[in-house]
Amino acid sequence: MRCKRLRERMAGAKTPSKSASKSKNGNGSYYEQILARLFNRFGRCKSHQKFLMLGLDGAGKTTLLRKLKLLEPPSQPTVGFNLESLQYRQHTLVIWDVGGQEKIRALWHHYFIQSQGLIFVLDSSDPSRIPEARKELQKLLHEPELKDAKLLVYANKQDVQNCLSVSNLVDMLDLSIGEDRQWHMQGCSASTGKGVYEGLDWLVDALRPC
Ligand SMILES: Nc1nc2c(ncn2[C@@H]2O[C@H](COP(=O)(O)OP(=O)(O)OP(=O)(O)O)[C@@H](O)[C@H]2O)c(=O)[nH]1
Ligand SMILES: [Mg+2]
Repeated sequence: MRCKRLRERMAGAKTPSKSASKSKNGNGSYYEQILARLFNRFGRCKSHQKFLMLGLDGAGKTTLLRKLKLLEPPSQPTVGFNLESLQYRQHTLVIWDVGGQEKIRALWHHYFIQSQGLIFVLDSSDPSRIPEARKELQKLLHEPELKDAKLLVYANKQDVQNCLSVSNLVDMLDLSIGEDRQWHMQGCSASTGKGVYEGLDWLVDALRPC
């Protein structure tokens, strides 16, 4: 199975070298070479659709991804990335979950290529970090490589009492991002699973038929 081969190749790429992780624009770093090879190979798999899952550290990205795969929540923050392939409504969704810690954000750009969708995860239970999340999201929306990517924002941790509502978050994020961009914000709880598939449904509906 293609994804199995992809996963086997990932094993060698999971830990970037120190020099690579410091280089924001490094040409031909070990890290970039491995990713470029994977993306090129992946690009030939027309039945697969690539989605990039980003967001601040602790937002719940990995918990959400693992929920979709019916796996236990993660035991630690992501250093590097996680890759999962998911069969959903006759689509094969390949989801890249990249760590959100500040140092790792400098590596996000390595993962932009050929992303049909950007899944941005917010922690709705922590109003103090919404301005930081908004800044990161706005930066992503100005990235040329992501200009055609559909945007799904998960307002995660809706199970937490007094969390921010979807309508509050839409206002706070100021999602005035160009009329061409298709976007949707979905309230969810990665812990309970509520809302998670509704978000995926929007994404799949927004995709061109493959
Ligand atoms: N109450 C609640 N807690 C959640 C939810 N989703 C995630 N968490 C918790 O939030 C913490 C961070 O979750 P992660 O999935 O590791 O967050 P992440 O976005 O992958 O973080 P990085 O890997 O550092 O980028 C964990 O303690 C999770 O149990 C949710 O929907 N509700
Ligand atoms: Mg994680």
